[in-house]
Amino acid sequence: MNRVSAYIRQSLQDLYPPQELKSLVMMICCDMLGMDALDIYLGKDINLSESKQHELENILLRLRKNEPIQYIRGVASFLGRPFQVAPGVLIPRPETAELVELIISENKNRFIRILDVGTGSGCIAVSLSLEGYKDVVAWDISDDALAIARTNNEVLGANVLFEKKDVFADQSIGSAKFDIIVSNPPYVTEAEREEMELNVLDWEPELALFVSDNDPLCFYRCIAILGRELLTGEGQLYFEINRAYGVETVSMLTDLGYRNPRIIKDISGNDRIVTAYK
Ligand SMILES: C[S@@+](CC[C@H](N)C(=O)[O-])C[C@H]1O[C@@H](n2cnc3c(N)ncnc32)[C@H](O)[C@@H]1O
Repeated sequence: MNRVSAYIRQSLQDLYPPQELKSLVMMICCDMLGMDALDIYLGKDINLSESKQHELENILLRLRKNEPIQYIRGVASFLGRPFQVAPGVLIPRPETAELVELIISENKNRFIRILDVGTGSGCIAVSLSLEGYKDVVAWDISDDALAIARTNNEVLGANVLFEKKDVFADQSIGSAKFDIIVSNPPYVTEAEREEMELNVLDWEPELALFVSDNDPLCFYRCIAILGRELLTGEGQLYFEINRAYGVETVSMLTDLGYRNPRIIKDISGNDRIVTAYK
């Protein structure tokens, strides 16, 4: 076995399960230290320069403090594209990629207007813009998130208009109409806090994650009420949801007058997306 990869394994094996450890080793060696994947598979021995050794020690130290590898690298892959991330912005998740893929598969007309509420890194809005949707607007309350989303927009060559808005407070919503409103809002209840992994809890922004136990649907209800004003006649909502609240979300949308609500499961079989027509 290659000495560097063996050293990484040994340093982290008490903290990470074997499969995750395997991908961490490859990511650190190849993407971060610039080693050749084939050399590692072949067990070829490689001596790291002093500066690379220093870099490796720093990476291992941060991983041992549960910092997500995406923050250490500064990059997370989303639908095959590298999105910049940093503490202050949620790391895009595979479930959210499923939401974007659903929107693309169901909406062939690229001239529709789309609003992304709670854009975070911009992963949803930027991906849709890069898929050819001409008119994409994205809101977030967080300056940190908006700064990163704007950088991703520029670096990846997308064309999203970002606006700082608090979805609950901002009355200057304007008269713009949208054919789709998409949102992956905060949806983890305080009661679920205890079940969360430390690398999420200690590092990812609370503002992006949590919602009160008393009203776990507050973001969805607020966006759906706004949608009555902002959506065009046949406009559609696309929500990523907490898997525990599919039925409640559908019932709330029905009460607000939305038509044909659907719950769509994610790749793990959990209720994950709700969509409905105005
Ligand atoms: C779960 S994260 C989703 C980020 C990104 N869309 C994604 O899917 O990775 C929720 C986002 O909503 C934003 N947010 C929280 N409260 C908000 C509010 N009142 N108004 C607007 N955005 C808000 C957070 O800053 C965060 O970026």
